[in-house]
Amino acid sequence: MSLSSTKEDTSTLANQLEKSLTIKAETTEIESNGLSPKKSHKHQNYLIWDDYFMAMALLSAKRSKDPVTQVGACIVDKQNRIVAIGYNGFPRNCSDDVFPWTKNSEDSMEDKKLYVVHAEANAILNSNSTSLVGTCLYTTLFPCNECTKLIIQSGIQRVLYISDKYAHKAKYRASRRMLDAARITYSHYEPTQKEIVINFNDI
Ligand SMILES: O=c1ccn([C@H]2C[C@H](O)[C@@H](COP(=O)(O)O)O2)c(=O)[nH]1
Ligand SMILES: [Zn+2]
Repeated sequence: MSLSSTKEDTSTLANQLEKSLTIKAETTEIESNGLSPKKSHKHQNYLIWDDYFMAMALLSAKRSKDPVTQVGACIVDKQNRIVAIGYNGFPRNCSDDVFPWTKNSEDSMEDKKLYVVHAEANAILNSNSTSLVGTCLYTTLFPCNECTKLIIQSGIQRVLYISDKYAHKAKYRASRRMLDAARITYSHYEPTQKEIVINFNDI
């Protein structure tokens, strides 16, 4: 390089240097991961579909005001489109300040189970008449017998769940019995990562 090079020469040199650095960076990536340079540029820490949909169910559950069990459900079609989402809560216009979230109350009219709409039922109702035939349901809690009836009747084909804490109860055993008879597959979901942090400042 000559010290007396013109402005034009310098910019050409800078361009060449930049080009060679880019090539070097790409070569390093090829060597380290074996992918073609173009592919290697994608974000390495993205959510896989199943984690994404179950995370949506979990996020939806956070809307629930049930003090014992917050449940979320997310229904997804064959093209990986979310067609419905829901959580357990009271029906529209039945205020959380009026209706009880209590359980096993001495006053039988003050038990939440008389009033709460289950997450899966809410998701199915929220699907806005879209066909659910062949869809997959991601739910944070294994569905009860009443939700299972709706799942079967709406044509949902597959159920993935996280918790099965009530498996021993008759309602839930009835669910399995119906799901088996209707040949709807169900399995416990093991996420590929332990946690997903959502930071509202992360943009
Ligand atoms: O299929 C189901 C089963 C239950 N839920 C909801 C209903 C209640 O709000 C809670 C369960 O309360 P517990 O105090 O743990 O019995 O879960 C649902 O959304 N879907
Ligand atoms: Zn239910």
